[in-house]
Amino acid sequence: MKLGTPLSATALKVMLLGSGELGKEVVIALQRLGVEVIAVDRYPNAPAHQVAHRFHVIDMTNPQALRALVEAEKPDIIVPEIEAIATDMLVEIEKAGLAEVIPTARAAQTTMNRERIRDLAADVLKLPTSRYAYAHSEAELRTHIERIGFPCFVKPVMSSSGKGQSMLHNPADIQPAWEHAMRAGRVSGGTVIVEEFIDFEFEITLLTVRALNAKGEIETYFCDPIGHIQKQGDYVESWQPQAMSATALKTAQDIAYKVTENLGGRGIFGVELFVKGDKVWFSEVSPRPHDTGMVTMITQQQNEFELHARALLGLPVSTTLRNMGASAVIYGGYDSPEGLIYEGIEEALRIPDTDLRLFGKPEAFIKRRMGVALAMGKTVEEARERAKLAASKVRTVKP
Ligand SMILES: Nc1ncnc2c1ncn2[C@@H]1O[C@H](COP(=O)(O)OP(=O)(O)OP(=O)(O)O)[C@@H](O)[C@H]1O
Ligand SMILES: NCC(=O)N[C@@H]1O[C@H](COP(=O)([O-])[O-])[C@@H](O)[C@H]1O
Ligand SMILES: [Mg+2]
Repeated sequence: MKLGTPLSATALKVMLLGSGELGKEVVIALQRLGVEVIAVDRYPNAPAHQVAHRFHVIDMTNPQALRALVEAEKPDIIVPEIEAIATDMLVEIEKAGLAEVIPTARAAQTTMNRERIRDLAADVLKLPTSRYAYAHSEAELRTHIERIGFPCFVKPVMSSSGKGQSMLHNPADIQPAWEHAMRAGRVSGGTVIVEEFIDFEFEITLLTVRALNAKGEIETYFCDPIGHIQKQGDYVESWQPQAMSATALKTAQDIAYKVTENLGGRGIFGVELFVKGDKVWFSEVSPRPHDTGMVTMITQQQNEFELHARALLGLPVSTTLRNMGASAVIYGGYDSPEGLIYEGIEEALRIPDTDLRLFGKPEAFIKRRMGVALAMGKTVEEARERAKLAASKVRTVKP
């Protein structure tokens, strides 16, 4: 891939679809290599908008709006940053040769819908997963749960960051779970997945990179496993490396290899896995940087965003871990359409070997992720304590 000069006829142009905190770091990595970046989201002044060459605000789930923007901007490469995109149109765009989609349009299309990725993982690739079923009504959900049992999880087939997800303990939970899923489902559709509860010891994200090697062939590289804690389906803490048995690690890498190879293309993937002893279950995969992978901003020589940028440009990658580290999420704490003021930053950064990212989201919600604290440590435990302490020092204030 030829790199040129941004804002000139020789520019290599990348269009980011979704401009949150993850995209912001991808943009910074691409900017450093002199790539021209166009950031797109559904609202203005999104985090990645603030660091791109220019930005657009469109409804990315609207296929016509998406196509029109691609035809106007003529990017060489499209990088999906969220799931809620008109992915059928991405397939058309890729087929028409308008732009290359990272990692592939089919990967974006398959992973956007839990039904497609679960069928691929369990039925086609025969990977171990929780038992599951799809329901299109509350009555159907009830019938499936009789077989799957309690506890179980119900999730809209189109949702992320835990939105619309419930853990069910008894029959009285079914109706509220169905209603919660219907209210929060990202794109209307009315389908839920019910999953058996996996009583895992810990869960990991295995960042997996498909990038060109010295022979010009696609090779698969693995980062050290990232352990994390989720609350109500949303990540609150992550660390790297997560200790695990050699057998479990090998199984995890085999699973990640199979699913990413099937999805194809170049780029980073966040493969989510549940682990108990030597046993590993596939949960889901993001064909893009992963929120729990923000920890790599303080642990790896090349963080997950740099890895994505390099891989998509066809450049060499290294997944070397530099040191142990952890991340802890900073929530808005308030609903504030005017954004927030952040206090206590000095205190946070006085904690040894810590760093901070404030995403600059223009509007805050109580449970919106607004920043993340990062920390190194001699052990993972030390890093986790430091990251949590640093995050707790940051006080959000309504302007
Ligand atoms: N079958 C299950 N058994 C046990 N825990 C589960 C199961 N499904 C989900 N969870 C828990 O809920 C979390 C969120 O689930 P999942 O990853 O499917 O949701 P999501 O909305 O796609 O989240 P994100 O977009 O942040 O990855 C998991 O990381 C895990 O902690
Ligand atoms: N689990 C997926 C994930 O973390 N995605 C990240 O959150 C942003 C949306 O944030 P918002 O909901 O605050 O707008 C997305 O744009 C992406 O960066
Ligand atoms: Mg997940």
